[in-house]
Amino acid sequence: MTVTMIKTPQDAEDAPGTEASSTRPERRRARYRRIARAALQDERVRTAGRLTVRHGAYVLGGTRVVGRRIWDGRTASRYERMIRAAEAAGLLEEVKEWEARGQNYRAARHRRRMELLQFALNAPKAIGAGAVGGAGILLLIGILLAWANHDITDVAAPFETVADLVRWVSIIVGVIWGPALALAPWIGLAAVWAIGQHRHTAPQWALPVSARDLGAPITASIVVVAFRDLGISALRKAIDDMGDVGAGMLSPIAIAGCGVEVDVHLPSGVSTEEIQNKRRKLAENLNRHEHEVFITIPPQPRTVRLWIADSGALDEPIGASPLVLDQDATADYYTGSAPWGQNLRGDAVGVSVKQRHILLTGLSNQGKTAALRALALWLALDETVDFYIADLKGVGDWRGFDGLAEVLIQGPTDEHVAQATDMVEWAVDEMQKRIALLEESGATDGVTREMARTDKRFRPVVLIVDEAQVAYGCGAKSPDGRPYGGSKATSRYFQAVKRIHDQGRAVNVTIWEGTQDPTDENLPKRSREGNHIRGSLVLGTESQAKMALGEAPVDAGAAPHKLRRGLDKGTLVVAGEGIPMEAGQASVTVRTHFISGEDAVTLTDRAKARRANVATVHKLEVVQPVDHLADLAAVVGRESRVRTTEVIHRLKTRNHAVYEHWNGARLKALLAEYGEEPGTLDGYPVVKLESVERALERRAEELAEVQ
Ligand SMILES: Nc1ncnc2c1ncn2[C@@H]1O[C@H](COP(=O)(O)OP(=O)(O)OP(=O)(O)O)[C@@H](O)[C@H]1O
Repeated sequence: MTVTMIKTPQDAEDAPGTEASSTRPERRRARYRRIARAALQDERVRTAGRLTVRHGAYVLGGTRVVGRRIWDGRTASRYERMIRAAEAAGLLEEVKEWEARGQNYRAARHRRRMELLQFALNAPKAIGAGAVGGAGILLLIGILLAWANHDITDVAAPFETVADLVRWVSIIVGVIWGPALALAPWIGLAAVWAIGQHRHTAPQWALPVSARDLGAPITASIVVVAFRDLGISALRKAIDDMGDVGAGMLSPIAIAGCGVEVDVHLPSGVSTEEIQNKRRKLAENLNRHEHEVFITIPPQPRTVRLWIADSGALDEPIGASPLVLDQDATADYYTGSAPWGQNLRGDAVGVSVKQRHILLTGLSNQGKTAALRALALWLALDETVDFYIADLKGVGDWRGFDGLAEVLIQGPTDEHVAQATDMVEWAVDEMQKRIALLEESGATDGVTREMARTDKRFRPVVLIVDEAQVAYGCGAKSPDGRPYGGSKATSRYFQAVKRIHDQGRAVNVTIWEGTQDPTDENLPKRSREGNHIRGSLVLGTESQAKMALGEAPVDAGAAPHKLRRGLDKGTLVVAGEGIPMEAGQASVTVRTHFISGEDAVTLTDRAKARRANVATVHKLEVVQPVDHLADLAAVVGRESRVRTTEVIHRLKTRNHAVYEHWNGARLKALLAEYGEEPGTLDGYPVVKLESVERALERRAEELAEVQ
């Protein structure tokens, strides 16, 4: 099928302006943002930020602790909590004991409340009796004084003394009340701060290093004991039998980023798989959470490599993307690599996307679009690269590419899937043309950097389909009866992607797909495996991880299913080429820099300013599909054999625009789609009538299957 993209006048008008046309307030805002970002990279600013977070968290945490204490003191919630904990631990005796204590507490509280009620009822009488009694005593003292001093006025002396006392007390209270009232909130604040500080209620990364819970430092004996206590009897026995009590199993423990790394050579009878299956137990034996221990398989046989994070270190955010910080950042499709994030050791990770098909998967809302977009934002800085984007979610994540991408389709409907399919099929056609051109040119090293930069016909084409599961799962059919979605031989989207996977790389036509939740329906096996770089954010199960990354990396320790949903947003396990790995390493865990939507627009504006204006096409206009096979049948007619050169000549005469660049290889590729190939006659390649007839029959059968 031939698809022509027509830029409508509407599209041309829609092309957004460049940075040069942005208004003064916008430029000012952009300048402030740049200053803020630069400040964020400054260690002094970060320290100040940490201090602010730490002390704010102390106050909040302390308030929470005090509130909880008050709540616990006034309700039975403490007993309820203990009962639940004992129940969860299966300690029935303790459950009973806490129930009894709770019962006693409630009875005592009831008693106190009743007494208080009774007191309130009796209070007026008691106060009256107290006042009369007190006055009587004062009167008695006054009479005794008057009698002793023979002075009748002394009867009033005790009353005057009490009145003076009350006056003085009220004067003193009056003096200190104001300052005490002003100081009270500060004293309260200091008190809750002190409690928060004592309880270390700030996040680990904001605490002073001395107060961080780094877990016990990882020593050789801790690692050996952790392995010995894994519950693998062969391992325990082997360690017990070792003269050096297991230390010989370990490589030196090396500091690696915010953790340590150690290789453990397993004794005979213990497999690396057994250790991988016990990751949680191993982490707990090492006094870490499961997500803080990574197990990979290095090239050495029967060895596991552990990377053990400092406790809490993985929760500390990584810095902003160098792309955002460095306004002069450049990109080169051939020689550069996209600054994507950091590996677990804290080293910067760059990805070379040159002639690579990419697949990123992950559960919803975990950072898939952001990770895919981060690569495109870098590559957009190379003005020789053309983008063709279909965002099948269509909520504006790729809006910044309007005016930069040649095509930008945004939306989730069948209509959008049809458009995306047309876009990919257009790229298949473009790819075929390039293959023919390359063959004609006699090039010996494929499309070189020089050719890509100087010859427009070889500019890198990057197709991006975000939320590709929408296309694979689409049930709609195109006018010729073929489905857009699915994974059949007639499925248009799948077949087009497959052909680009097969042949696009060499002629600079690549496709990057982002999909949710890989299953066979969402992402056919053949489509998964056609990619050079496969990355996965958190996934639900190991089988999904295998679909996302392939069996081998998961068997070697890649574990996106062990990432924490919601907490490890933007963390990808990546397998394949284009990303630095040690020899034998099957995957790398990358914590990607997050580039927000707003920053993405700043970056695309920057890229647009470096390129010629592009009038992005939002809707492809499909020219009447060309049926290559029918045309072939027509030009062969009833002749049993026609020379290939003659067939091409006839095709060009029939439809010059479509067949202008066709050659023997292209004709061969058409026959191969239906399992046929050209024959030879007297040493010359020919197209046989029987081949054409068989191809027509096969296609009719396939179409009948999907009707
Ligand atoms: N590298 C990152 N670091 C921290 N947070 C991130 C990162 N990437 C994404 N997020 C957070 O995750 C949210 C979702 O990101 P994104 O839209 O890319 O997810 P998604 O997987 O494409 O979602 P969906 O599949 O539902 O479209 C972002 O709004 C952001 O808050």
